[in-house]
Amino acid sequence: MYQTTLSPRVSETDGVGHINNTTLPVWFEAARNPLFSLFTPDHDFAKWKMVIIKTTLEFVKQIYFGTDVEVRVWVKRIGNSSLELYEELYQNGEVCAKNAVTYVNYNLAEQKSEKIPEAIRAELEKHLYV
Ligand SMILES: CC(C)(COP(=O)(O)OP(=O)(O)OC[C@H]1O[C@@H](n2cnc3c(N)ncnc32)[C@H](O)[C@@H]1OP(=O)(O)O)[C@@H](O)C(=O)NCCC(=O)NCCSC(=O)c1cc(O)c2ccccc2c1O
Repeated sequence: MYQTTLSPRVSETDGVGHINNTTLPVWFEAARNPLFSLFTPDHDFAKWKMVIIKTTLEFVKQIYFGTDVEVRVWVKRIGNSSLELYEELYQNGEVCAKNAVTYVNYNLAEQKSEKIPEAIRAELEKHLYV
């Protein structure tokens, strides 16, 4: 499991007093930085590999400014070129959001999906959801 702690910003709070729904995809993406580094270690966008293809976000409880949140990311399934992640966001020890997301290992220069390399696959297997 990959784990990231984030501090909600005042500007992420909406007129109703809770963290706005549009913020959550950004927080979940931030928690995927170790995975982006795995696929593109030098962060060169010309060689970027991870392209998002599908996401399903569940809002379980409201989230508020003033208390850090923790995002946990597991690898749910490693396909040929695709990768499914399962993610949970916690505040005060309670799960507030769940997200499932699929990425494709995509060669943007050649515009084609590519098999996930064995070395990356081995690293991903250490973070499988059980
Ligand atoms: C990504 C696509 C090109 C895939 O097209 P296609 O389906 O034709 O490809 P394949 O047949 O080869 O399938 C590959 C792989 O994907 C699985 N798959 C296909 N469809 C789905 C689906 N609906 N749900 C789940 N999985 C699916 C399929 O089974 C194959 O899996 P295997 O494991 O069996 O190989 C095409 O779909 C496409 O172009 N989609 C649009 C993608 C897009 O525009 N995404 C949003 C923009 S990208 C983005 O937001 C982004 C994020 C970043 O973090 C960036 C960081 C840095 C730079 C850029 C970034 C960026 O642009």
